[in-house]
Amino acid sequence: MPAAFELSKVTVTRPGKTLLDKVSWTVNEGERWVILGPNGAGKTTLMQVVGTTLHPTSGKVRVLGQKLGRVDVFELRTRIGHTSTTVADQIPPVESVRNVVLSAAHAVTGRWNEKYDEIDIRRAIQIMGELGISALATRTFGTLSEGEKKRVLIARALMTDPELLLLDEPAAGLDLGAREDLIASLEVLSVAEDAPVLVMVSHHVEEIPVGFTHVLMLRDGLVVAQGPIASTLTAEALGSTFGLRLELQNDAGRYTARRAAYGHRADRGGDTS
Ligand SMILES: Nc1ncnc2c1ncn2[C@@H]1O[C@H](COP(=O)(O)OP(=O)(O)OP(=O)(O)O)[C@@H](O)[C@H]1O
Repeated sequence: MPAAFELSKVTVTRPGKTLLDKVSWTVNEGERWVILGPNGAGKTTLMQVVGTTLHPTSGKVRVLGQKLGRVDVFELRTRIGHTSTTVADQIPPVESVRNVVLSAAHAVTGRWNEKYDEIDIRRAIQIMGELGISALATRTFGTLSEGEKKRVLIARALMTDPELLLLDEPAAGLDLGAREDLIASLEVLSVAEDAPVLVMVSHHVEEIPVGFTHVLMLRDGLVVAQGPIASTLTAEALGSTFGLRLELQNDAGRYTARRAAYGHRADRGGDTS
């Protein structure tokens, strides 16, 4: 089975700062990854490299079988769904939800004079139904709550039936109910027969949907640990990533973490009891 994407010693530098430091990472078909790390760790930068919107300073990148630097990235990007605050900021607030979703078919953020086929319109209606946002179709994007916006962005990212779906902090700013609804949607999506390869960025282990298979932990542009979630997501690795001693619990696939009590050993990661 070919890799969905492969990064080899990817480094991204800016004047006076290394954003990513020799990151090597392979994601295969059928995998669902969560990227964990503190503020400024380089998570969004990593998503931009995989999403082909940022070219690394050095290293090799191959996405969906195409080598970056030798391929028309605009065509490649139509095979990748990417949600982030940057994408949200590009959407005109006066655009209707229906058009925000539909316009992904032309890789534009607002509807202008593009012509849409019946199949595109049907697909937009179907995706809005799956994400539970059909009732919002005629509302303007700028009037939506944060939770509603996140769902619209995911619907938009799914519009082109991507092979790879990158979700950069999809649960940020959501209340408990909206977060749980979003996690439930991701759990359903992740087990669908034609599910794309999923990569989700988060600050919180509580946001990891059940069924996610792998984790990559990042700190200061360096990979702290990566691999299958059951063996890699330990209190020790998470503590090293966030710079504090942690206790980690796993209850039927949902994780919780908190600072370790004084004198408590922070070694209960992967505990499924
Ligand atoms: N053009 C730039 N020049 C200098 N530093 C930059 C530039 N772009 C990003 N950075 C820095 O690179 C680091 C990594 O940024 P990035 O947005 O990838 O982190 P992140 O892990 O997504 O953070 P957060 O969780 O806060 O969103 C941050 O310290 C950021 O300030």
